[in-house]
Amino acid sequence: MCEKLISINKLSAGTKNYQILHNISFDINACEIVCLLGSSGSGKTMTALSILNMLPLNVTQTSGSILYNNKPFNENICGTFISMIMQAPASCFDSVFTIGTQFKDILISNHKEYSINRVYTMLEKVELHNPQDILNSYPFQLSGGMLQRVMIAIALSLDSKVIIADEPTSDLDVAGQKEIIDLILKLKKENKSVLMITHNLAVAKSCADKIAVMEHGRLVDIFKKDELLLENRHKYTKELIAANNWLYANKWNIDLGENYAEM
Ligand SMILES: Nc1ncnc2c1ncn2[C@@H]1O[C@H](COP(=O)(O)OP(=O)(O)OP(=O)(O)O)[C@@H](O)[C@H]1O
Repeated sequence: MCEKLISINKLSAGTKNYQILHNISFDINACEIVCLLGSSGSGKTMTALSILNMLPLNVTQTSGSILYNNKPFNENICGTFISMIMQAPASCFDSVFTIGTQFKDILISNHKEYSINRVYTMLEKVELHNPQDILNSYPFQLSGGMLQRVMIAIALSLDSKVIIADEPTSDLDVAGQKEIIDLILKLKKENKSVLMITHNLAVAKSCADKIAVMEHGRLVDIFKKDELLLENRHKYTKELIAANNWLYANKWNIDLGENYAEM
């Protein structure tokens, strides 16, 4: 039986006026890549922010629980147990400090050992083979893909067990997407678990062990990757599959609309 690192149980959250998340339950096990898949606004980021205990001020958890190694949240969870790779890494770095300064500050503020050799090793692990130049650069001097890799190197240096990656491929071209997917797979080999948020079924298919599908704030389907094409998939999952492969639109009788039919 796999070790449960994070267990989300009947989580609901919302503002004073409306509910955003409804009764979400799923687990993240050791050395597992879970992809949270769904369209824009379906609640993927809110789920991740709930796990990080970082919901916006106007949003609160209204019911349910989240356990980390069977324990409730405490102040040491973020950084040491979980770290996050953001969708737009440029906005996470301060443009007036070098990458090296910020890398060091993050390690020290999370009470992690800092040594330049270890930082070099982590940068090498994410295929940044000129670590000295990277550390001397300012964020605006690096591409989006390079900044994503620096964030992954920071997450590795923090030695967190779980890494949450919020759409890490969405701002990248196809080659950049593949590089980040390869790195996510490498994280699993380093005994990390990953919660990867994406709206891209192909990305989920290429790296997930388990896919959880969200629609309108609800988790409507959850399954192992090799169960993707089973007949008992939820209607919304089938629509996502059909939109990627019209053969399944025919098989499941899903109307993809006039524009798609013309292709
Ligand atoms: N600060 C906020 N206050 C109130 N509602 C919010 C807030 N932030 C997001 N929402 C709403 O919560 C819902 C879920 O948003 P969320 O960002 O989790 O979606 P998502 O699936 O991550 O979308 P995307 O793929 O576009 O990032 C949306 O309807 C959104 O409008």
